[in-house]
Amino acid sequence: MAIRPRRSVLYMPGSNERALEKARSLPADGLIFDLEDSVAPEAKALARRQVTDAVKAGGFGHRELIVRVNGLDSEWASEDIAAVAHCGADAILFPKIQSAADVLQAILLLEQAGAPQTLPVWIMAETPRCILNIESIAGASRRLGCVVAGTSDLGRELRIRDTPARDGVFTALSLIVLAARALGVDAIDGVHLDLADEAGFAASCRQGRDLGFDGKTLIHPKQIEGANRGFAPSEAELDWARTIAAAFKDARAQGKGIVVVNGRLVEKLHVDEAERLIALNAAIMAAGERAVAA
Ligand SMILES: CC(C)(COP(=O)(O)OP(=O)(O)OC[C@H]1O[C@@H](n2cnc3c(N)ncnc32)[C@H](O)[C@@H]1OP(=O)(O)O)[C@@H](O)C(=O)NCCC(=O)NCCSC(=O)C[C@H](O)C(=O)O
Ligand SMILES: [Mg+2]
Repeated sequence: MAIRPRRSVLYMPGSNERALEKARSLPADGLIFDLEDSVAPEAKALARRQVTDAVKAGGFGHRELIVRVNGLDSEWASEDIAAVAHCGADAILFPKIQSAADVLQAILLLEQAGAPQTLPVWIMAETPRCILNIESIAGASRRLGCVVAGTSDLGRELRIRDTPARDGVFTALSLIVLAARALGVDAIDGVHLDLADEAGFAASCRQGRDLGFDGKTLIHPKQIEGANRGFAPSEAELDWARTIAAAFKDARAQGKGIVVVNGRLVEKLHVDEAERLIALNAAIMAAGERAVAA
Protein backbone atom coordinates (compact mmCIF):
# COMPACT_ATOMS: atom_id res chain seq x y z
CA MET A 1 0.00 0.00 0.00
CA ALA A 2 1.24 3.53 -0.80
CA ILE A 3 2.78 5.39 2.10
CA ARG A 4 1.20 8.70 3.03
CA PRO A 5 3.49 11.02 5.03
CA ARG A 6 1.82 12.22 8.24
CA ARG A 7 4.77 13.93 9.92
CA SER A 8 2.95 17.16 10.66
CA VAL A 9 -0.80 17.37 11.17
CA LEU A 10 -2.00 20.85 12.06
CA TYR A 11 -5.19 21.59 13.97
CA MET A 12 -7.10 24.75 13.35
CA PRO A 13 -10.41 26.00 14.70
CA GLY A 14 -13.07 25.74 12.02
CA SER A 15 -14.33 29.12 13.15
CA ASN A 16 -11.01 30.79 12.22
CA GLU A 17 -11.45 31.68 8.56
CA ARG A 18 -7.98 33.20 8.30
CA ALA A 19 -6.38 29.95 9.54
CA LEU A 20 -8.38 27.87 7.03
CA GLU A 21 -7.16 30.16 4.24
CA LYS A 22 -3.58 30.20 5.49
CA ALA A 23 -3.52 26.38 5.61
CA ARG A 24 -3.55 26.23 1.81
CA SER A 25 0.06 27.39 1.76
CA LEU A 26 1.50 25.76 4.90
CA PRO A 27 3.96 22.86 4.51
CA ALA A 28 2.01 20.46 6.75
CA ASP A 29 1.31 16.91 5.62
CA GLY A 30 -2.19 17.05 7.06
CA LEU A 31 -4.75 19.56 8.33
CA ILE A 32 -7.36 18.91 10.98
CA PHE A 33 -10.26 21.33 10.63
CA ASP A 34 -11.68 21.33 14.12
CA LEU A 35 -15.36 21.59 14.96
CA GLU A 36 -14.82 20.33 18.53
CA ASP A 37 -12.93 21.76 21.47
CA SER A 38 -11.35 24.81 19.82
CA VAL A 39 -14.75 26.11 18.70
CA ALA A 40 -17.04 27.93 21.12
CA PRO A 41 -20.65 26.65 21.31
CA GLU A 42 -22.02 29.80 19.70
CA ALA A 43 -19.59 29.42 16.76
CA LYS A 44 -20.33 25.75 15.99
CA ALA A 45 -22.66 26.42 13.06
CA LEU A 46 -20.31 29.00 11.55
CA ALA A 47 -17.35 26.62 11.90
CA ARG A 48 -19.27 23.76 10.27
CA ARG A 49 -20.18 25.97 7.32
CA GLN A 50 -16.70 27.46 6.90
CA VAL A 51 -15.01 24.07 7.06
CA THR A 52 -17.27 22.36 4.53
CA ASP A 53 -17.03 25.40 2.21
CA ALA A 54 -13.22 25.39 2.49
CA VAL A 55 -12.90 21.65 1.80
CA LYS A 56 -15.29 21.86 -1.14
CA ALA A 57 -13.42 24.88 -2.53
CA GLY A 58 -10.15 22.89 -2.44
CA GLY A 59 -6.75 24.37 -3.18
CA PHE A 60 -5.00 22.40 -0.41
CA GLY A 61 -2.72 20.49 -2.79
CA HIS A 62 -1.15 17.33 -1.38
CA ARG A 63 -2.29 18.04 2.19
CA GLU A 64 -4.52 15.40 3.77
CA LEU A 65 -7.76 17.01 4.94
CA ILE A 66 -9.36 15.73 8.12
CA VAL A 67 -12.43 17.16 9.82
CA ARG A 68 -12.79 16.64 13.57
CA VAL A 69 -16.47 16.52 14.49
CA ASN A 70 -17.93 16.97 17.96
CA GLY A 71 -18.26 14.00 20.31
CA LEU A 72 -20.93 11.40 19.54
CA ASP A 73 -22.85 12.28 22.69
CA SER A 74 -22.81 16.03 22.02
CA GLU A 75 -25.72 18.07 20.73
CA TRP A 76 -23.72 18.94 17.57
CA ALA A 77 -22.64 15.47 16.41
CA SER A 78 -25.49 14.62 14.06
CA GLU A 79 -25.45 17.99 12.26
CA ASP A 80 -21.65 17.83 12.01
CA ILE A 81 -21.72 14.35 10.54
CA ALA A 82 -24.49 15.21 8.08
CA ALA A 83 -22.51 18.23 6.91
CA VAL A 84 -19.09 16.59 6.57
CA ALA A 85 -20.13 13.17 5.25
CA HIS A 86 -19.68 14.14 1.61
CA CYS A 87 -17.78 17.41 1.74
CA GLY A 88 -14.70 15.80 0.19
CA ALA A 89 -12.53 15.42 3.31
CA ASP A 90 -9.97 12.60 3.29
CA ALA A 91 -11.05 11.38 6.74
CA ILE A 92 -13.36 12.22 9.63
CA LEU A 93 -11.83 12.33 13.10
CA PHE A 94 -14.01 11.30 16.04
CA PRO A 95 -13.03 12.58 19.51
CA LYS A 96 -13.62 10.96 22.93
CA ILE A 97 -14.03 7.45 21.52
CA GLN A 98 -14.39 5.02 24.43
CA SER A 99 -15.16 1.63 22.90
CA ALA A 100 -15.44 -0.45 19.74
CA ALA A 101 -19.19 0.24 19.86
CA ASP A 102 -18.45 3.97 19.55
CA VAL A 103 -16.45 3.32 16.37
CA LEU A 104 -19.31 1.30 14.90
CA GLN A 105 -21.76 4.02 15.90
CA ALA A 106 -19.61 6.65 14.18
CA ILE A 107 -19.52 4.56 11.01
CA LEU A 108 -23.28 3.97 11.12
CA LEU A 109 -23.93 7.71 11.43
CA LEU A 110 -21.61 8.40 8.49
CA GLU A 111 -23.39 5.78 6.40
CA GLN A 112 -26.81 7.17 7.33
CA ALA A 113 -25.55 10.57 6.21
CA GLY A 114 -24.57 9.09 2.83
CA ALA A 115 -20.80 9.17 3.28
CA PRO A 116 -18.75 7.16 0.79
CA GLN A 117 -18.14 3.62 2.08
CA THR A 118 -14.43 4.19 1.62
CA LEU A 119 -14.23 7.35 3.77
CA PRO A 120 -11.69 6.55 6.50
CA VAL A 121 -12.53 7.07 10.14
CA TRP A 122 -9.84 8.41 12.48
CA ILE A 123 -10.21 8.32 16.23
CA MET A 124 -8.83 10.33 19.12
CA ALA A 125 -7.36 8.19 21.90
CA GLU A 126 -7.82 10.61 24.76
CA THR A 127 -9.73 9.00 27.61
CA PRO A 128 -8.58 6.38 30.14
CA ARG A 129 -11.34 4.02 28.96
CA CYS A 130 -10.20 4.40 25.36
CA ILE A 131 -6.65 3.49 26.28
CA LEU A 132 -7.83 0.42 28.20
CA ASN A 133 -9.96 -0.64 25.20
CA ILE A 134 -7.50 0.45 22.53
CA GLU A 135 -6.95 -2.94 20.89
CA SER A 136 -10.67 -3.61 20.35
CA ILE A 137 -11.26 0.00 19.30
CA ALA A 138 -8.49 -0.05 16.71
CA GLY A 139 -9.71 -3.42 15.46
CA ALA A 140 -13.40 -2.51 15.33
CA SER A 141 -13.45 -1.70 11.63
CA ARG A 142 -11.22 -1.78 8.59
CA ARG A 143 -12.39 1.79 7.98
CA LEU A 144 -10.11 2.94 10.81
CA GLY A 145 -7.33 4.93 9.20
CA CYS A 146 -5.39 6.47 12.03
CA VAL A 147 -5.21 6.78 15.82
CA VAL A 148 -4.49 10.28 17.14
CA ALA A 149 -3.24 10.70 20.69
CA GLY A 150 -5.15 13.32 22.66
CA THR A 151 -2.66 13.96 25.40
CA SER A 152 -4.34 17.10 26.74
CA ASP A 153 -7.67 15.44 27.51
CA LEU A 154 -5.95 12.27 28.66
CA GLY A 155 -3.60 14.16 30.97
CA ARG A 156 -6.51 16.07 32.48
CA GLU A 157 -8.51 12.92 33.11
CA LEU A 158 -5.53 11.11 34.57
CA ARG A 159 -4.64 14.12 36.78
CA ILE A 160 -1.00 13.79 35.84
CA ARG A 161 1.71 16.41 36.18
CA ASP A 162 2.92 17.79 32.85
CA THR A 163 6.59 16.74 32.89
CA PRO A 164 9.09 17.17 30.01
CA ALA A 165 9.37 13.38 29.65
CA ARG A 166 5.58 13.00 29.57
CA ASP A 167 5.85 10.29 32.22
CA GLY A 168 2.12 10.35 32.99
CA VAL A 169 1.03 9.46 29.46
CA PHE A 170 4.02 7.38 28.45
CA THR A 171 2.28 4.01 28.88
CA ALA A 172 -0.75 5.24 26.98
CA LEU A 173 1.41 6.52 24.12
CA SER A 174 3.09 3.11 23.82
CA LEU A 175 -0.27 1.33 23.89
CA ILE A 176 -1.56 3.58 21.11
CA VAL A 177 1.42 2.71 18.93
CA LEU A 178 1.11 -1.00 19.78
CA ALA A 179 -2.56 -1.06 18.82
CA ALA A 180 -2.01 0.94 15.63
CA ARG A 181 0.85 -1.31 14.53
CA ALA A 182 -1.09 -4.46 15.38
CA LEU A 183 -3.88 -3.27 13.09
CA GLY A 184 -1.60 -1.80 10.43
CA VAL A 185 -2.71 1.82 10.75
CA ASP A 186 -0.79 5.02 11.50
CA ALA A 187 -0.46 6.67 14.90
CA ILE A 188 -0.06 10.40 15.40
CA ASP A 189 1.29 11.88 18.62
CA GLY A 190 -0.40 14.53 20.77
CA VAL A 191 0.16 18.29 20.80
CA HIS A 192 2.86 20.36 22.51
CA LEU A 193 1.01 23.30 24.00
CA ASP A 194 3.89 25.61 24.94
CA LEU A 195 4.50 27.56 21.75
CA ALA A 196 7.53 29.35 23.22
CA ASP A 197 9.27 26.12 24.22
CA GLU A 198 11.16 25.18 21.06
CA ALA A 199 13.57 22.80 22.80
CA GLY A 200 10.72 21.02 24.56
CA PHE A 201 8.84 20.71 21.28
CA ALA A 202 11.88 19.23 19.53
CA ALA A 203 12.35 16.78 22.43
CA SER A 204 8.71 15.70 22.25
CA CYS A 205 9.07 15.10 18.47
CA ARG A 206 12.16 12.97 19.14
CA GLN A 207 10.35 11.05 21.86
CA GLY A 208 7.29 10.50 19.65
CA ARG A 209 9.48 9.30 16.79
CA ASP A 210 11.45 7.00 19.12
CA LEU A 211 8.16 5.54 20.38
CA GLY A 212 7.13 4.70 16.82
CA PHE A 213 4.63 7.48 16.03
CA ASP A 214 4.32 8.47 12.36
CA GLY A 215 3.94 12.15 13.12
CA LYS A 216 2.71 14.78 15.53
CA THR A 217 -0.40 16.86 15.82
CA LEU A 218 0.37 20.58 15.97
CA ILE A 219 -1.37 23.75 17.06
CA HIS A 220 0.62 26.46 15.26
CA PRO A 221 2.36 26.83 11.89
CA LYS A 222 5.68 27.49 13.65
CA GLN A 223 5.72 23.82 14.75
CA ILE A 224 5.44 22.36 11.22
CA GLU A 225 9.07 22.49 10.19
CA GLY A 226 10.30 20.79 13.37
CA ALA A 227 7.77 17.98 13.03
CA ASN A 228 8.58 17.50 9.34
CA ARG A 229 12.25 17.20 10.24
CA GLY A 230 11.70 15.08 13.35
CA PHE A 231 9.48 12.47 11.72
CA ALA A 232 11.28 12.19 8.37
CA PRO A 233 14.06 9.64 7.98
CA SER A 234 17.42 11.36 8.55
CA GLU A 235 20.17 11.30 5.92
CA ALA A 236 22.11 8.84 8.09
CA GLU A 237 19.06 6.54 8.35
CA LEU A 238 18.56 6.71 4.59
CA ASP A 239 22.25 6.01 3.87
CA TRP A 240 22.11 2.98 6.14
CA ALA A 241 18.81 1.83 4.64
CA ARG A 242 20.20 2.00 1.09
CA THR A 243 23.43 0.30 2.13
CA ILE A 244 21.78 -2.67 3.80
CA ALA A 245 19.13 -3.01 1.07
CA ALA A 246 21.92 -3.29 -1.54
CA ALA A 247 24.05 -5.63 0.63
CA PHE A 248 21.08 -7.88 1.30
CA LYS A 249 20.20 -8.02 -2.39
CA ASP A 250 23.76 -9.21 -3.14
CA ALA A 251 23.56 -11.74 -0.31
CA ARG A 252 20.28 -13.12 -1.63
CA ALA A 253 21.82 -13.44 -5.11
CA GLN A 254 24.45 -15.64 -3.49
CA GLY A 255 21.77 -17.74 -1.85
CA LYS A 256 22.32 -16.27 1.66
CA GLY A 257 19.52 -15.12 3.95
CA ILE A 258 21.63 -12.89 6.18
CA VAL A 259 24.57 -10.54 5.78
CA VAL A 260 26.91 -8.60 8.09
CA VAL A 261 27.29 -4.90 7.20
CA ASN A 262 29.79 -2.77 9.12
CA GLY A 263 29.85 -5.40 11.84
CA ARG A 264 26.03 -5.55 12.21
CA LEU A 265 23.90 -8.53 11.38
CA VAL A 266 21.27 -7.68 8.78
CA GLU A 267 18.24 -9.89 8.20
CA LYS A 268 15.18 -9.52 5.98
CA LEU A 269 13.25 -7.82 8.79
CA HIS A 270 15.83 -5.00 8.85
CA VAL A 271 15.61 -4.66 5.09
CA ASP A 272 11.80 -4.49 5.23
CA GLU A 273 12.03 -1.50 7.57
CA ALA A 274 14.82 0.02 5.46
CA GLU A 275 12.60 -0.24 2.39
CA ARG A 276 9.73 1.38 4.29
CA LEU A 277 11.97 4.34 5.17
CA ILE A 278 13.14 4.66 1.57
CA ALA A 279 9.51 4.60 0.36
CA LEU A 280 8.50 7.15 3.03
CA ASN A 281 11.30 9.44 1.88
CA ALA A 282 10.19 9.07 -1.74
CA ALA A 283 6.61 9.95 -0.75
CA ILE A 284 7.84 13.03 1.16
CA MET A 285 9.89 14.12 -1.86
CA ALA A 286 6.97 13.57 -4.23
CA ALA A 287 4.63 15.62 -2.02
CA GLY A 288 7.25 18.37 -1.83
CA GLU A 289 7.53 18.46 -5.58
CA ARG A 290 3.76 18.60 -5.96
CA ALA A 291 3.63 21.45 -3.43
CA VAL A 292 6.15 23.43 -5.49
CA ALA A 293 4.26 22.70 -8.68
CA ALA A 294 0.85 23.57 -7.17
C1 LIG B 1 -2.75 29.20 19.44
C2 LIG B 1 -3.44 30.14 18.46
C3 LIG B 1 -4.76 30.64 19.04
C4 LIG B 1 -2.52 31.34 18.19
O1 LIG B 1 -3.13 32.11 17.18
P1 LIG B 1 -2.56 33.51 16.72
O2 LIG B 1 -2.46 34.42 17.92
O3 LIG B 1 -3.37 33.99 15.55
O4 LIG B 1 -1.10 33.16 16.26
P2 LIG B 1 -0.12 33.99 15.41
O5 LIG B 1 -0.46 35.42 15.40
O6 LIG B 1 1.25 33.63 15.87
O7 LIG B 1 -0.32 33.40 13.96
C5 LIG B 1 0.56 33.66 12.91
C6 LIG B 1 -0.08 33.34 11.60
O8 LIG B 1 -0.39 31.93 11.56
C7 LIG B 1 -1.80 31.73 11.43
N1 LIG B 1 -2.16 30.60 12.29
C8 LIG B 1 -2.03 30.51 13.62
N2 LIG B 1 -2.41 29.33 14.05
C9 LIG B 1 -2.80 28.64 12.97
C10 LIG B 1 -3.31 27.33 12.79
N3 LIG B 1 -3.49 26.52 13.84
N4 LIG B 1 -3.60 26.95 11.55
C11 LIG B 1 -3.42 27.78 10.48
N5 LIG B 1 -2.93 29.02 10.58
C12 LIG B 1 -2.65 29.44 11.82
C13 LIG B 1 -2.45 33.02 11.86
O9 LIG B 1 -3.69 33.17 11.21
C14 LIG B 1 -1.41 34.02 11.39
O10 LIG B 1 -1.53 34.18 10.00
P3 LIG B 1 -1.29 35.60 9.30
O11 LIG B 1 -2.60 36.30 9.41
O12 LIG B 1 -0.92 35.30 7.88
O13 LIG B 1 -0.19 36.29 10.05
C15 LIG B 1 -3.68 29.42 17.11
O14 LIG B 1 -2.44 29.01 16.63
C16 LIG B 1 -4.65 28.29 17.16
O15 LIG B 1 -5.85 28.49 17.16
N6 LIG B 1 -4.14 27.07 17.15
C17 LIG B 1 -4.96 25.85 17.02
C18 LIG B 1 -5.72 25.56 18.28
C19 LIG B 1 -6.57 24.33 18.11
O16 LIG B 1 -6.99 23.99 17.03
N7 LIG B 1 -6.81 23.61 19.21
C20 LIG B 1 -7.57 22.39 19.18
C21 LIG B 1 -6.72 21.25 18.86
S1 LIG B 1 -5.65 20.75 20.16
C22 LIG B 1 -6.60 19.54 20.93
O17 LIG B 1 -7.79 19.62 20.90
C23 LIG B 1 -5.87 18.46 21.58
C24 LIG B 1 -6.56 17.11 21.80
O18 LIG B 1 -7.92 17.05 21.61
C25 LIG B 1 -6.17 16.64 23.16
O19 LIG B 1 -7.04 16.38 24.00
O20 LIG B 1 -4.95 16.54 23.38
MG1 LIG C 1 -9.06 16.41 23.18
